[in-house]
Amino acid sequence: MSVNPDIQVERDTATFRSIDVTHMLDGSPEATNQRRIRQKQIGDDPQINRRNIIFMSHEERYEAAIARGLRIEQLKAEHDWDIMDENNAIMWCFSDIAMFVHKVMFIPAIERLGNKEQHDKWLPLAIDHKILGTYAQTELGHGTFLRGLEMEARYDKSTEEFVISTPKHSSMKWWPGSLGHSSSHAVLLATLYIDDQNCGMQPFIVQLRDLNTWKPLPGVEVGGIGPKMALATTDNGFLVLNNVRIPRDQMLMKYAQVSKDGKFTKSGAAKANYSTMMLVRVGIAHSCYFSLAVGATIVTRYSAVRRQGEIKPGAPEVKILDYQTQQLKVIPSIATAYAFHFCKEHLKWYYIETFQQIQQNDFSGLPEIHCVTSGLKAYMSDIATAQLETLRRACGGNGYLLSNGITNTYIQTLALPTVEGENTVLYLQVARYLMKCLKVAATGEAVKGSLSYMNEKIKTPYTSGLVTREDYSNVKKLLKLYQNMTVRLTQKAGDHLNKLHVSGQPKYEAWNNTSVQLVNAAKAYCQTYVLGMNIEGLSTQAVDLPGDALEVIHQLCVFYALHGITEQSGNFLETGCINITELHIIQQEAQEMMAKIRKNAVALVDAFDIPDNLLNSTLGCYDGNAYQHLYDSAKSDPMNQKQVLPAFEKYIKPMLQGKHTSKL
Ligand SMILES: CCCCCCCC/C=C\CCCCCCCCCCCCC/C=C/C(=O)SCCNC(=O)CCNC(=O)[C@H](O)C(C)(C)COP(=O)(O)OP(=O)(O)OC[C@H]1O[C@@H](n2cnc3c(N)ncnc32)[C@H](O)[C@@H]1OP(=O)(O)O
Ligand SMILES: Cc1cc2nc3c(=O)[nH]c(=O)nc-3n(C[C@H](O)[C@H](O)[C@H](O)COP(=O)(O)OP(=O)(O)OC[C@H]3O[C@@H](n4cnc5c(N)ncnc54)[C@H](O)[C@@H]3O)c2cc1C
Repeated sequence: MSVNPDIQVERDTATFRSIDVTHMLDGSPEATNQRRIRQKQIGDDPQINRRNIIFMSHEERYEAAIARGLRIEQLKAEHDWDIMDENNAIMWCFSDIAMFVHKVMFIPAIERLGNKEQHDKWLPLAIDHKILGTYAQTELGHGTFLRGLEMEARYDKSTEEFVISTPKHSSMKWWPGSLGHSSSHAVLLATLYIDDQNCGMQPFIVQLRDLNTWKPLPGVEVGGIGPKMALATTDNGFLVLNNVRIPRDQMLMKYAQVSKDGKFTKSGAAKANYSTMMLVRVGIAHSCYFSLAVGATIVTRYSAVRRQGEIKPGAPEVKILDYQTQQLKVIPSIATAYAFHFCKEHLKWYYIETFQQIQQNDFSGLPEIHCVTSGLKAYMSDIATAQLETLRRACGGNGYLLSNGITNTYIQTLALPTVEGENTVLYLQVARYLMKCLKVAATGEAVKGSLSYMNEKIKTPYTSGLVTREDYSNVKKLLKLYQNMTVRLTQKAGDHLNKLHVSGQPKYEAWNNTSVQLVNAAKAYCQTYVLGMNIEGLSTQAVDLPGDALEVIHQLCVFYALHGITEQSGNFLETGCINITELHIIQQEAQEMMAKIRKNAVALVDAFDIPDNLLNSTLGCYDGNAYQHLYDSAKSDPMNQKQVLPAFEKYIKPMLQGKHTSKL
């Protein structure tokens, strides 16, 4: 099929070469080649390809997802994939892989929480798929408040075993992925009791099913929790354990130990047992980038080939991308996807570095990385889901079809603000850290790390620094506005907290009564962080780009900063970081920048280089022939394979013959 001329002209008139930017996103031309090879291995594979997924039943999808997981294992072995190849494969399949919790949580939990002997015993079994596991933490009664977990593991000194039980309905496990039907084992988080003394939440390896018959073991009641909005193939489950006994060495003992005679000891940081969640929060940041890049690609291409209505009366119908209001739906998502790219790359290396320190028992970096990973998981998933919904609606009626590729992406991404810590709860973790740093800065000590800008900003009076028109496209000056705003919102929240406390409210009550301001400050911190990483990316990852490409990536960053101010203008004005005149100029500048970026919109999404067989979209194919693909997809619907459906004889015909009032 030839390329739609409407999309071709976009490519021909772009001011830079997409491939240069693709190389930047991948890290190098060699990395682009390598990724393309991997994506081809996945996309061309009939067992992995998700082409017909929208026409499958729940059970068919589940089975296909198991087969997909298995096939990925074979490809990994055949082509010698490393851990990032495997992670990426999971991401490119939109987690439509049953057993992905085995990879992204069960194995990492054993790695992080087990000691050497436990690694030697369990990891080979898990890695070779001799056992399949889940991460069972959340209960019906508690998901957020982990100190409230009710499933009990009581140590029995006489047999050197833990006895695990579910005292009431609220203490059953509820939600763990792959628990329903696909796990033989669980890393199960339960509250440990030794002689009735509560020793806190600890991880245990518990076998749930017989490996030959797959039937639940005695004392184990397990099943699925029912259909969900999406992620149909991740069979989330419930679990009730009735006095199930496991040997003492099945408590994962890296950070806490129980001796044979029931002595409890702890090592490492207080919240070390929470470390698996941190890794997945980093994975979620990656996933947010990818989902947004997919959404932006589909909707930008569709907007460049769909013509409807006129701008100039009587002139030919225009591409919908030429409407300024459509640009406002599309261009921010392109700019955000690029900002998220820089941010997730930074986060990956930051995590790897800090994780190495933690492995050497240096926990000094833990508070900051907990703040950053919690905050970015929350912020990036909030923004990704909001923008995906805007993008979906920007496709008009066809935005409601499953074949468009964006609807599925959107509803799968909708899980991310909830999983691995509900977003509000995570913002409040960030706020705890902000308050601590504020205290440090107030005493005159230097705040280190991502909030070091607090040192300067807390002392100096606020001026926007926007004097000339050029200042409005100076990303460093714009970043300073964000930093000012963050510090001011943090101070305001801190002042409110103190005021309530001084007026007699206990600290915990004052905290709850300030939590709206605290969350607002936390979001500002996250937004500032993302912008900071985008700017850093310009001078590191983007620095080798040819001039024309660098200019466009720079424009995107300026637009991202300006648009963010227009979206959050209340915060910037309220804190006095800009005045109303400056806001008007910022709005104007943002619109002008948006118009410039529009010219390169298609080339910018082409640079994401997402192949059609992973994009899986009728609207967003590279060739721009959206109408043909929509028609082909409709025709392939199994319901369209028969001209008359059985429902006609059964119900419609009797109704037409006036027989519908008697029994059908
Ligand atoms: C080599 C590898 C390279 C890796 C690179 C990675 C790159 C990845 C690349 C690609 C990846 C693609 C892969 C695909 C990814 C696909 C993503 C899709 C994911 C879908 C996943 C679905 C599966 C979902 C699973 C789950 O949801 S599991 C359950 C998750 N549950 C939660 O998150 C619970 C949330 N609750 C909490 O975390 C806590 O309860 C709390 C809210 C933090 C409060 O805890 P509590 O004990 O009550 O705390 P307090 O006593 O109040 O103390 C707070 C105190 O503790 C500190 N703290 C808290 N947490 C941590 C932590 N994690 N680490 C360190 N410190 C922590 C906190 O700072 C406080 O400190 P202070 O007292 O000093 O203030
Ligand atoms: C698709 C999916 C997959 C999942 N997979 C797994 C898995 O593999 N393993 C697993 O263990 N779990 C899993 N979960 C569970 C998930 O981790 C929890 O649902 C999540 O952590 C939120 O906890 P919750 O359900 O208790 O929400 P709640 O805490 O009940 O949240 C409800 C509301 O209460 C508010 N709230 C709660 N506490 C506070 C507070 N302290 N301050 C202010 N507001 C608060 C929240 O902001 C929210 O608005 C999964 C969930 C989903 C949806």
